[in-house]
Amino acid sequence: MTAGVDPVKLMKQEVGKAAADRVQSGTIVGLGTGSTTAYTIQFLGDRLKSSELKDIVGIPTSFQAAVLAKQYGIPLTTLDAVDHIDIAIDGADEVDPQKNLIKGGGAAHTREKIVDYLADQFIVVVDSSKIVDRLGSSFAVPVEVIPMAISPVMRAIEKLGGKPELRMGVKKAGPVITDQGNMVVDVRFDSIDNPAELEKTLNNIPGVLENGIFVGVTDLVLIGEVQDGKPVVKEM
Ligand SMILES: O=C[C@H](O)[C@H](O)[C@H](O)COP(=O)(O)O
Repeated sequence: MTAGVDPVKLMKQEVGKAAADRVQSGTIVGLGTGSTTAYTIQFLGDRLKSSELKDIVGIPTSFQAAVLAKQYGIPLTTLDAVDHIDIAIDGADEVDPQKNLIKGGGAAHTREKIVDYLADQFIVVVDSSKIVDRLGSSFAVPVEVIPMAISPVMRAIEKLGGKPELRMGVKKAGPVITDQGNMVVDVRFDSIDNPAELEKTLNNIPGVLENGIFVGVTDLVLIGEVQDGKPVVKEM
């Protein structure tokens, strides 16, 4: 491995590129959010620039994805203008053996869920640190909440046995505000035995817009690993 280069960065680059290489000309592509899909967007831009890839159009899952797509020359469209998405590529904060996910580390899970669920093929790109035996082992479940409902939603979550914490901004006083103008509550659970049920239960609390549990939607996970000092990509 190149001396001094962060191995996690190398894994993210490798897996981001592997996903970009799977995109075909003439397709509508869901563009995920986060540091791993940032590489996918960059490599898609490189492929367009070299004319190896033609006529793709992107649907961004966040303001960040839209900014990156513009920076790397990927034309964008909206869900009002298309009737399907061919492929979506997105990151994740945790992936379990059934390919269920926790997402929303970047507070983008609501738009991501809309786009990723609509795609004919949904590919998840992660480095190997994101693979867990059980969801919730290392990451709290992000829940997007309409601001006026923060207090009752946090009380309702406590009644479910969760430990909610309002996500605070970095380099910004006060809470994180999502692309929709809402807030995020990160919820720790001692154990998530049934992710599908928890996803529904959380979304049923009045004031909750969407939570970051994704169940039964992932087609393929590309995992970046370091082997013998070199980054490799495995499939799950
Ligand atoms: O809200 C953010 C998203 O769900 C990201 O896809 C997720 O947090 C993974 O991001 P990263 O690739 O930066 O670890």
